[in-house]
Amino acid sequence: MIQLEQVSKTFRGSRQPAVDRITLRVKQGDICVLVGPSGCGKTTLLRMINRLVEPDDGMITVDGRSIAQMDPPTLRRTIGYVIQQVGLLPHRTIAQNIALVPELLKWPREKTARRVAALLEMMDLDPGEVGHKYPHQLSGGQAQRVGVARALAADPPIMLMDEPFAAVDPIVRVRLQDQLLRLQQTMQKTICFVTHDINEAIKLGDHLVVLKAGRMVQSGTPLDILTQPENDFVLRLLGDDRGVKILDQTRAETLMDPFADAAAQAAANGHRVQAIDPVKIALERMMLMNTDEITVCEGARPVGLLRWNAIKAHVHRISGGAS
Ligand SMILES: Nc1ncnc2c1ncn2[C@@H]1O[C@H](COP(=O)(O)OP(=O)(O)OP(=O)(O)O)[C@@H](O)[C@H]1O
Repeated sequence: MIQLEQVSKTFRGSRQPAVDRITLRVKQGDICVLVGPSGCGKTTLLRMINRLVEPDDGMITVDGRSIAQMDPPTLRRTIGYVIQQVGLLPHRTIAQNIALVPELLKWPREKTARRVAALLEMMDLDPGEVGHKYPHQLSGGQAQRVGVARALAADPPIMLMDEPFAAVDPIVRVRLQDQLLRLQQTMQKTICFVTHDINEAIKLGDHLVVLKAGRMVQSGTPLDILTQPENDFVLRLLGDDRGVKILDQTRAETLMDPFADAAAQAAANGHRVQAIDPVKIALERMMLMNTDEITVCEGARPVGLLRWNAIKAHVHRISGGAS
């Protein structure tokens, strides 16, 4: 677990703190997204966790140990770091770039080669084809994947990701986000992810931290923040389609009427969604099928009925609660 306790930083020559008394816990295996407008202190906060920036005040601990007591290069070897500019070394091949930290750790050559190949495959890149290339020979999306592979090379428990997908086009960006979520299901890294894109934050985050001018404005799950925005600033950040985003974050099972008995279950209609599907998907399917109710299933087993009226009532409740 990463813990920040009343952490502050004011850069020399600046009157305003870049980060102002932030207290924050990032649970093991969670993706915590720092989100907010340009200049709100996201990058500074992130770079304090691997000691690229030193706080003026407060304390940061990793698994209960104060990082101020750790040797920065040793600390950084346990923390993967991915940035927007990727930062691959231009005169080294992709394989050599990914092997940087294993080489520093003096891994045997065979082990490093196996790890590099496994990482490239994990990132959907062909080791035989890409490993020998140089960074300028890759597309933006491929380079970003190599950046992620390099950060994962020594299997660090923590990953810091600073706008890692901001420089690629929207289609590639969605693919990279999906890939990260897929990988995270097995990797279970503790990830701090910086973005100014609220949609990316909601999609990736188990936990969001909304920042404004160095201060934490709100923190919570995407659904907490969507349904109970703290103030107008958060409400504006969430955008006009907040209702749609809520339906995208709400599982069908949470709004369904569970089947009371086997008879009701047997009479379930043919239009189906999975219990863990977002209500937004159920709604789209209902509109497509021109029906006002849809069966909710766990695998093949029908477990309840989701009604148009229940969705409408939910949206009404939420909009009534807004600002
Ligand atoms: N090395 C530095 N020296 C002086 N001021 C700095 C330095 N780094 C950042 N700042 C200032 O600290 C504030 C926070 O910057 P930071 O880069 O953390 O914000 P950010 O939210 O990551 O912004 P962006 O989304 O534009 O990257 C800004 O006002 C910035 O100008």
